[in-house]
Amino acid sequence: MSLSTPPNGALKAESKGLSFFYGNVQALNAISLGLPDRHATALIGPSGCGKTTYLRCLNRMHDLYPGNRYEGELLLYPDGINLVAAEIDPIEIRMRIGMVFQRPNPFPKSIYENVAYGLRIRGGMKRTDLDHAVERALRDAALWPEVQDRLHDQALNLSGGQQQRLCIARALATRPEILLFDEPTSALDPTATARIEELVTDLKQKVTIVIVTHNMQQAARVSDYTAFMYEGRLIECDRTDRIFTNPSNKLTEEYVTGRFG
Ligand SMILES: Nc1ncnc2c1ncn2[C@@H]1O[C@H](COP(=O)(O)OP(=O)(O)OP(=O)(O)O)[C@@H](O)[C@H]1O
Repeated sequence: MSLSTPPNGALKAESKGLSFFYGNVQALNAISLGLPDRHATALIGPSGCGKTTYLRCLNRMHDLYPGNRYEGELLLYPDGINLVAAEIDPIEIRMRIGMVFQRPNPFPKSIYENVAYGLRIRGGMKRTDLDHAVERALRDAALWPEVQDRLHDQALNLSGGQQQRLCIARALATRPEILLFDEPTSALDPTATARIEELVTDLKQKVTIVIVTHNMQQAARVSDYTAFMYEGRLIECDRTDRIFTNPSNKLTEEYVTGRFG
């Protein structure tokens, strides 16, 4: 059986017939997919199949460019709001749904100011509360012990792996409900990669995770569910162990066994 919604408890978000267009180019075709609450879902598939496009729908990153268009629904639970509805404020959504990119991209500011950034935009926090929130986010991102004595140093002086954990802390500071990772380790060495994978595994106790990866082993290590996409469509989504050992669809099997892509 091919599943678009994994057979378990609560969903944190769910797309229903979600399509996406870059101007005249249709990149997603009627994707219906459930994202289980406080679990990690990996998006896999060959280059150009729409993984990043799907991820970016979730925090309305596409709104930054003119001519882009959504169709269908992308519901956030428990409220049930449609994230891609025109009346939804993308800035507020990006506080609730954080994103970590392929390359670490700290702002050219201090470590402290990077983490405090979203909280300052949101406003209304006393300095001591801000300090606590920054510390909490850095602890959650497993970076605190390395930076606690140099919070006001330039973030760009950190190593690549530390910068990526700082970006995770920046995303965590606003206490998001979902954290999106777009190939978060592709620019990192194996040691830094292992630390990020450990972190993702820890974080999913608290926050729903969606991760795009080209690395099958990584998907198998960190995710509970895996969705296989092909040419803008969802082919199947199931428990990660099933996708890698006994997928329902022939195309999925060919992809995970390395026969194409
Ligand atoms: N800004 C854009 N304008 C027009 N078409 C785009 C744009 N960005 C992506 N596309 C197209 O949309 C489709 C999906 O691209 P997307 O980047 O989501 O795929 P992907 O699965 O993430 O690929 P990769 O694994 O290479 O990152 C591709 O055909 C791509 O060429």
